[in-house]
Amino acid sequence: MQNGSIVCSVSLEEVSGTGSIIKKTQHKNVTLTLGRDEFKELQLFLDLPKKVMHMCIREVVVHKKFMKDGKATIRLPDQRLQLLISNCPPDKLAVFLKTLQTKLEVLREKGFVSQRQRMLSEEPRAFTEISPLTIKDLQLAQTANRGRNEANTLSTTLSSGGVKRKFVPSEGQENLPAESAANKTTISKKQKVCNNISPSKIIVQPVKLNKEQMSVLEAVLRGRNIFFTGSAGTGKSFLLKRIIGALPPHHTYITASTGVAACHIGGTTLHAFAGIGSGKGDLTQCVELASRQQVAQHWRRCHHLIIDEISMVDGDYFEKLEAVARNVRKSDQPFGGIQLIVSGDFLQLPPVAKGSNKARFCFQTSAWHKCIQTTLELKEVHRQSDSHFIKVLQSVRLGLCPSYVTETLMKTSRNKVECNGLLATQLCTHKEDVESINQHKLKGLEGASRTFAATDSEMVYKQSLDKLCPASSTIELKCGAQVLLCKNLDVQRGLVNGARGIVTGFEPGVEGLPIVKFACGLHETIKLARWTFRMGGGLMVTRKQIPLKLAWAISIHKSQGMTLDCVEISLSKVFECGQAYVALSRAKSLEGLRVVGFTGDCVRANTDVLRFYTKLQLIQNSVEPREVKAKHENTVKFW
Ligand SMILES: Nc1ncnc2c1ncn2[C@@H]1O[C@H](COP(=O)(O)OP(=O)(O)OP(=O)(O)O)[C@@H](O)[C@H]1O
Ligand SMILES: [Mg+2]
Repeated sequence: MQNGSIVCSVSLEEVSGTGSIIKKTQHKNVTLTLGRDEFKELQLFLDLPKKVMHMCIREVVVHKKFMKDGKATIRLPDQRLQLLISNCPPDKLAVFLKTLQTKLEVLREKGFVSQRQRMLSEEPRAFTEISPLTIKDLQLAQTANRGRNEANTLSTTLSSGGVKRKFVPSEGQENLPAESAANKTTISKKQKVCNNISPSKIIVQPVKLNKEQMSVLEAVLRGRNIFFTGSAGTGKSFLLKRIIGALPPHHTYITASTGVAACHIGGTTLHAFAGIGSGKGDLTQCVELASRQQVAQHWRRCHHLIIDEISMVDGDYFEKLEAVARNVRKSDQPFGGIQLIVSGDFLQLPPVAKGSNKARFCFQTSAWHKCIQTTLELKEVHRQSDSHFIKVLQSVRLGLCPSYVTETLMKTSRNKVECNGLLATQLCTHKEDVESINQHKLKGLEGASRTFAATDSEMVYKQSLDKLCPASSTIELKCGAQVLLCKNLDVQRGLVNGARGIVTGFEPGVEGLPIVKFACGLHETIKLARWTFRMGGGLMVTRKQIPLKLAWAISIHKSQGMTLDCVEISLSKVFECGQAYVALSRAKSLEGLRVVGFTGDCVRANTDVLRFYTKLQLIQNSVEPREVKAKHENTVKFW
């Protein structure tokens, strides 16, 4: 499938001159192709079961507010048609629409063939799929647009009929790969109408998957049930976001073991998706719960299930889910035929223990070995760039504490970690410590406080929202409070999830929104943000709240998955394998890290996990070429 084609659902609407809908037909799983006719003009080709439609494109209005959800509308006013696209992989949709808009802009600049020329032509009808978008196309569209703005200015003063511009193409014609067009370019929200496209506003972001990550993406697109692992900061969650963009939204469910981790990838918890409560009931009870109409509907619709931070998923629960999936979907295939895309690092935090019993890891279940066909490992660390620090972290991950690890980490206790006047975030092993540090620091500040209460769309889901949503139901703030942004507000400007700042004041008026000075230098009024979650029954539930959290301290469990600029860690009360590693690996650099209470005892790795990972390593060492069939027909691949 090229950049000029998408597979999606289309609702085709014929509209009257006044805009009302005359006829509407729905088509699932159809191919929409962008191409050129015999005159090199743009055509949309819709391959329907009973007929094929060719739509000439000269005028187009594109609505892409919900592109992230795989939805967009293409209006063809001159043909009184509109196509409501849904269930399209968001990245593919982005490339498709961008190609359409840019190619049309270029064509408009060259000029269309007249109706007379068309009628007199003896060319046979033709349709060829559009060539990929090139840098040259983007430049042409940019120049055309700039020229049009100039022409508009001229025509108002000189009343000239039209101004023809010359374009001098740059050297070479570089193809933009699908991936880059989809993910490297973002277009200003206001660019909805093709006529108004302004490529000068296109921001090129250098976010490219590396070779390891590409291999994972390819395996996913080949339909493999995959587990990909790798140490902290190797870009597992980053890659998941790209995988999500490449899969059809209707059939893809995004989950993680915890609410915070789920929020990083725009999903929900695995528990909320599964709808079987804690999963402690017997199989019959769990199947009954999952067979409730709305829950079962999701189980049946799910073709691809994404699970991040798998290390914290209880093995018994995973095994139960596998059986439930087969039952509800009435399929004997592993996990009822759902493609599993599982990510995480078992050397980070384990599942929460049940009383005195240690919980099993997922890989210790038969369901795991039945389902997972491919295991891949990401090795390149992106979060840290200092090779010595990376080496220290790798040792801690494996539960090793040679003298250079102790020396390096002990030395950080002398660091005065502060960024732009902000104190370091304190990572604590225990929730109670977090709460008491934050409240103590807040009380210590002078001046009146303001409390912001969340508005939940369904009050009965308050408890679930408290677990899922990074913003709490109430937050008390004061001038001088140290806070952390818990939502991406403007990635380009650095207002990202995890960005830290200090409250410097409140807007006047009833709402009294907080004003925050961020470590990156920005000074912003923080408006209410909205989070929407899909509950087990399929109900969409929303919380509106100020996207801030007190950030003098956070728990290590909540920090799993985060990247932090400056962090202070107290390791004297470590109680879990992987806990010290999770905490330490949040830091981007040794300079931004201060460790107190460090002893060799803090460094602990689970022996079962080590054995599991060692088995994979042994395979790596003994096998050439680098892909092998392992036990249970699983493919294990290393780089
Ligand atoms: N290919 C890449 N190029 C550049 N930066 C990348 C790439 N992949 C990931 N990153 C960056 O590396 C950082 C860590 O990525 P991410 O949080 O996805 O790691 P992770 O493996 O999920 O870590 P953890 O195990 O702690 O959850 C992020 O800032 C991310 O943007
Ligand atoms: Mg992650």
